[in-house]
Formats: sequence, C-alpha cells, structure tokens
Amino acid sequence: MAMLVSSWSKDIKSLPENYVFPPDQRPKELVAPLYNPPIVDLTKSTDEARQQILEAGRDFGFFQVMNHGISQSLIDEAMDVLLKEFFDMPAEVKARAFTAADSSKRCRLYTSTFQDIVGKYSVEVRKLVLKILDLICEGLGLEQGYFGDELSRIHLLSVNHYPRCPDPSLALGMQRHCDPNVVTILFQGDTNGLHVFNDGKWIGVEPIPNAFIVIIGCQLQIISNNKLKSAEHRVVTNSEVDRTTIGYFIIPSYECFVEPAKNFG
Ligand SMILES: O=C(O)CCC(=O)C(=O)O
Ligand SMILES: [Fe+2]
Repeated sequence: MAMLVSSWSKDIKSLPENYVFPPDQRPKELVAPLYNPPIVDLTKSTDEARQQILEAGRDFGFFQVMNHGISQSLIDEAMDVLLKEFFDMPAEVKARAFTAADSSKRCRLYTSTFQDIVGKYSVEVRKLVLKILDLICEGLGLEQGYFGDELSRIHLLSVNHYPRCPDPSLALGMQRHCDPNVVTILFQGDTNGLHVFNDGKWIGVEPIPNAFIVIIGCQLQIISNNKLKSAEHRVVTNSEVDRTTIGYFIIPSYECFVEPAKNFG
C-alpha cells in the first residue's frame, strides 16, 4: 500500500483496521440542526459586522463570513490546483514530493501554476483575516493594530483531504480539538463535515456557497480574556465524495508572549 491515503483510498471497500477509531471516539452522537447559524456579512456597516463577529465569537467560537470580496474563481482555482497538483497526482510522483529523511514530511511542490495561484489566494485570504482581526480589535476596545504585528506574524496554509470513507460511523476525519493558534480561516467548499461542540452538543457547520469559516483559536480566547471562546471542533467523513478544505492559520511569532490584553475598552 502506498504511503499516502489519497493514493489508495478510492478503491477500498472496507475501512482498514488501523483507521477504525475506539468505540468511545466514534461520531455516534446525533448532530443537532442549527437554526440560527452565526454569519457575518461584510457588506453590512462596520458597526454591524463588528457586532456580529463579537456575538458569534462569544456564543459559538466560530462564524461564517459572506460577501468577503474574494472571487469565487480564485477560490475555485486554488482548490483545483491544490487537488490536481497534489492529491490527484500518481502515487509515485506524490511519494517523491516527500523525503524519508525529512521527519516533518514537508511537501516540496514548486510548479509555477501552484505558486502563482496559491500565492494569490494566500494574499487575498491574508487581507481578509487581517480585516477581521481589525474588527475584533475594535470590538474588544483594544488599541488600533493590536493584532497587526507580533500576534499575526506567521501565516500557515494547510490543505486537508478527507477521502470518502466506506463506513463513516467508524472513524473521524479529524479528532475533536481546538485550534491552538490565534485564528483560523477555513474554506470547506460545498461538502459537509465540520462539527462544532456547542452547548453540550455537536452542531454541523453547513456549507454556505463561497463563504469562509472563521474559527477562534485558543490564543485569541486568552488574549480576549474569555470574551471570545475557542470553538472545539471535529471533522466527520462521508461515503459519497472526497472532501478537501483549505485552512489558513494565523500564528504569533515564536518570541511573542501570549496573555490577556491589558487595556480592554
Ligand atoms: O477540514 C476541516 O473542516 C477542519 C480542519 C481543522 O479543524 C484544522 O485543520 O484544524
Ligand atoms: Fe481545527
């Protein structure tokens, strides 16, 4: 069996034993429908958008952003190039992008289309997430630019590929966790899979066309002194289609000391 799941998973009829989760960690709970999903519309006035962000961050730890200004064609192109240039490549080509000696298993892909499209996507998502951090900063009453330097120094793009699973009741795509960073902005396309733990139950984050999901990370919960909470989340699989998501993580510089902000308005 080739090393990468995306290389062999399309043809399997049953879940390999080493992918079956222990019974107590399987996604057995019913997922409650969410009648009022937290949505932030960036065409609304700044006051309204800021209010929506603060309420969603306080009550849910995440929200979906609509009308964010990033074109659907750029998002589609990024998804396409990430899929085609990596996950859909022949197994032996994929394997060559990894080096056994490199324990971090960093993937080395330097095609020009990849760089061009993913570069443009990253620039746009970076602008969007910094705009959201500015709204959070104003909403919390912090000094202007509070998140603009050390606290948002590192930007990490990470692509998650969840191949269809022969029996989704036996496994999770990603175990329950809170993102350890400041904030994550995720594009989940049009396939369900993300669940957030809220009020003692799992809720499904329904895909909204062209929307990004913003997940408050543990560090932002600390900085906001619990005014915003970090959403605990997990990913379930499905047996019909593969699911690919693009995460963009904002991380402080490694020298930065993360603590509750001193001057709340
Ligand atoms: O792919 C998803 O829906 C969520 C991914 C995630 O939670 C993560 O990368 O931290
Ligand atoms: Fe996460």
